Amino acid sequence: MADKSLRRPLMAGNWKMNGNHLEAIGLTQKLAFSLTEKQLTDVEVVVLPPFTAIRSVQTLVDGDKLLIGYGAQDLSVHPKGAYTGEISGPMLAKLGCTYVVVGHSERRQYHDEGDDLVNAKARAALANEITPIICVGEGLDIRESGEHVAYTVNQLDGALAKFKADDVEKVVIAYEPVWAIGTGKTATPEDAQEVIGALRNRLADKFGNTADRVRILYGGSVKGSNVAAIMAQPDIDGALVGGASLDPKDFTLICRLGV
Ligand SMILES: O=C(CO)COP(=O)(O)O
Repeated sequence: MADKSLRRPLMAGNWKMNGNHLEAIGLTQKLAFSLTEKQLTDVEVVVLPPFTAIRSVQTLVDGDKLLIGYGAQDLSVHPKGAYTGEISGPMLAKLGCTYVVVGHSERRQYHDEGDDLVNAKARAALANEITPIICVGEGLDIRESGEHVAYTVNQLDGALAKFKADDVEKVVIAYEPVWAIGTGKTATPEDAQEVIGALRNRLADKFGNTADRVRILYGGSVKGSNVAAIMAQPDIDGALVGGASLDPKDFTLICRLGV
């Protein structure tokens, strides 16, 4: 098994559709000022506000030289043009975004996004030097059928179709079992490790040693009270945090314990 120290832990707060731009400033400030420089060096901390708050977060982070990264929750596959309501990779890059979530289960579920589109979005992110956080994860029916490992590995294959090792090195994967999102039901650390270990093995089969450098996060009801046990697993490199990332106290704790 590869040395986990090859991978810097990443704690990413997916705010989903919460917070206006003023609230976003308050939340980012509280987070940044509750963590020491060392903590923010040991663990990479990233916030993912709604599109409407990114400019405000950028101004704050740049102005105060905060050691916090930020990004978006989705992007268009197109760089520009007549796509009403869409936001492009170049627009996000211009705002200094370094991360973008693609293939979140809420987009798969409510916007019918499939693996091909997720693949195209991940490519669009990379084309703009933005790191895609590619989400995979099974629903409850698949978990109960016992097919969860095969299902998520298949989603990973779809999301990374035609990728070369050079590109894979630049992505982050997030395993988020749908049944654990916003439900308070966390996968046990062993459940999360089972799938994340299988995802890393799949990366190793396809891309060799690159798999040792790809960060794979867990997401689904992560809190300050359960993050340490999750991070103790050999293949889990961080968390994609929803609800708890809106609580600066709890998210600070998550980031502190995220080593
Ligand atoms: O979907 C998630 C992060 O992307 C997880 O959400 P919760 O942490 O609220 O379960």
